[in-house]
Parts: sequence; structure tokens; C-alpha cells
Amino acid sequence: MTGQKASNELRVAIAGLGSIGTKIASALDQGIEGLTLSAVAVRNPAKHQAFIGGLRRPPQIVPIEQLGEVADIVVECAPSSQLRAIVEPAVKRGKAAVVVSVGGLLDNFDLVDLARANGGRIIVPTGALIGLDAVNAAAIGTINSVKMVTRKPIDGLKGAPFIVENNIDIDNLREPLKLFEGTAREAAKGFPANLNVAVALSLAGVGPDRTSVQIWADPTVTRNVHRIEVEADSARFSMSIENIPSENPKTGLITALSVIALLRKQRATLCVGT
Ligand SMILES: NC(=O)C1=CN([C@@H]2O[C@H](COP(=O)(O)OP(=O)(O)OC[C@H]3O[C@@H](n4cnc5c(N)ncnc54)[C@H](O)[C@@H]3O)[C@@H](O)[C@H]2O)C=CC1
Ligand SMILES: O=C([O-])CC(=O)C(=O)O
Repeated sequence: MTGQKASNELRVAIAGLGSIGTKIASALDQGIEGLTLSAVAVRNPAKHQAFIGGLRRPPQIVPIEQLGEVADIVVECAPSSQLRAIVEPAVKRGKAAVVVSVGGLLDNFDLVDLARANGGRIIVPTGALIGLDAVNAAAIGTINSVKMVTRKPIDGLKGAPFIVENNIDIDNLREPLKLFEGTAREAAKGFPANLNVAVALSLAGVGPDRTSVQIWADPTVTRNVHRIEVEADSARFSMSIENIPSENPKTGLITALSVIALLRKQRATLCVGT
């Protein structure tokens, strides 16, 4: 019955039950006003059997490309390589896709046109960042500059293509090392699993080619630290967030909570924040 629409509840499906996906699934299972968890897509169903079976109302397991058939909102929380396979069929059916692997969106931006043509939506949560409400608001006026500085512990950066391709040894660092300085678009290519936040910031503000990003490997921090600075004709603001890493050291704990907050807003009577 989980795939069928009961009353006017919005059905939510989740692609990827990793650090972010499991938390969202648990929150939906515990109850979010007006929403039900209808389906999940996983790479290895046996691995997730205990978790899914332990939910009060276990969702059906379907292939990723079928999530849009059994849900109104598809939440993408898989590696960015799977983004297109998840989002394309959903938005083609006029459904909403919540995208956390937002870095992957830049190489698949035609999905936005596809969504527009079919009445679908692509929704990017604030995720591990802060202040996208203010950036959105400032972008209604004129933003002159957006800068972001990220500092991550070594474990949060290991394996990033930029580090591997440039043969940078970060394992033996004793002090902070600036790894990268460039645009959000370049950051997303070099650090696809570490810098989704830079792309989210760019899409909220002045775009991926005008958003400046610095990335530091910092053995002195234990949290993923992001600081943004915005200069606009309406306001100047700077904000920073220090994220506690989840069981996936690249991913801050607050990311899943940001998606849960976004889902709560879909049917909430009282909505606060833009
Ligand atoms: N927007 C933001 O602020 C943030 C975004 N992220 C991004 O969110 C995404 C998910 O992050 P985590 O949950 O930490 O990753 P994770 O590695 O813990 O989980 C990903 C899950 O996707 C599953 N998966 C892989 N291929 C699949 C397939 N074909 N079908 C179904 N499932 C599949 C994996 O088995 C794994 O369980 C990543 O792309 C990450 O870079 C992470 C942190 C912040
Ligand atoms: O969790 C964080 O601090 C940010 C992150 O991994 C990302 O943007 O992908």
C-alpha cells in the first residue's frame, strides 16, 4: 500500500540510504505532517534490510529510476554520479526532486529545463551551509561579491580528485594548508563529495563562475567549517558554521537535518524563514 496515495499526503521517496538518507527516512517514519515515506532505492538491499524492516511502516524498495512513479517528492542522497538517473525520471513526470549532491547539478543543468518543461521542480536545501535565505534575498537586488572559505579536517578531504591528481600529501600536515582557490564550478569538479555547499551558495547568489572559494586542509579543526561573505547593495553579511561530521567524515550532521526541515515546510501550517 505504501506506493499508493493515501488521502492527500505527499509521498516521499529517498534515493540512497547512507549517512543522510537513513536520517531522513527515520524522520519521515517517525512522522512529518502531511508526508509519508513511500519508497527507497538502495544499491544493496540486503545491507539495508535490518534498517528498513525496523521502520514502523517499511517503504517499498524500487530501482532509482522508478522513484518518481511512486512519490511526489524524490530526495536524492546518493553519490553525485547517480544524480541524473534519480532526478531525470522524477522531473519528467512533473515531480519534485530534492537534490543534496548539488555539485553534480552543474554538469546536468539541462535537468532544470526538463523540470520546467514538465512542471517538475528541483529543490536544493541549505544543506551543510548557512544563510542561503539571506543570499536569496540579497540576489533580488544586486550582489557584488560572494566569497566562501572552507576548512575541513584531513579525513573530510581524503580522496578528493583535486588532491589525488595534484599528488598533494595531506596525511602528514601539521598546520593548515590552502589546497585550492577558484570558482565554485572549479571547486565542484576538484572536490565533488566535499564542496556541494559552494555550489548551493553559488546557485542562491551570483552563479558558479562568480562565487569565489578557498579550501583548506586543516589538521587543527575537528569540524567542517564554512565561512561565507556577501557584499550586496542591500546588505553586507558574513556567517560561519562549524559542522560536526557524521559517520561519513565528509558530511556534516546538519545536512540531513536541513533536508528534514525543508520537508517539514512542505505541508507545515507555520513556515519560518525563506
Ligand atoms: N548539499 C550539502 O550540503 C551536502 C551534500 N552532501 C552530498 O550528499 C550525498 C550523500 O551524502 P552521504 O549520505 O554522506 O553519503 P553516503 O556515502 O553516506 O551515502 C550514499 C549512499 O548512496 C548509496 N548508493 C550508491 N549508489 C547507489 C545507487 N545506484 N542506488 C541507490 N543508492 C546508491 C550508497 O550505497 C550509500 O548508502 C553525497 O553526494 C554528498 O557529497 C554531503 C554533505 C553536504
Ligand atoms: O558537510 C559539509 O560540511 C559540507 C560538505 O560535505 C559538502 O558540501 O559536500
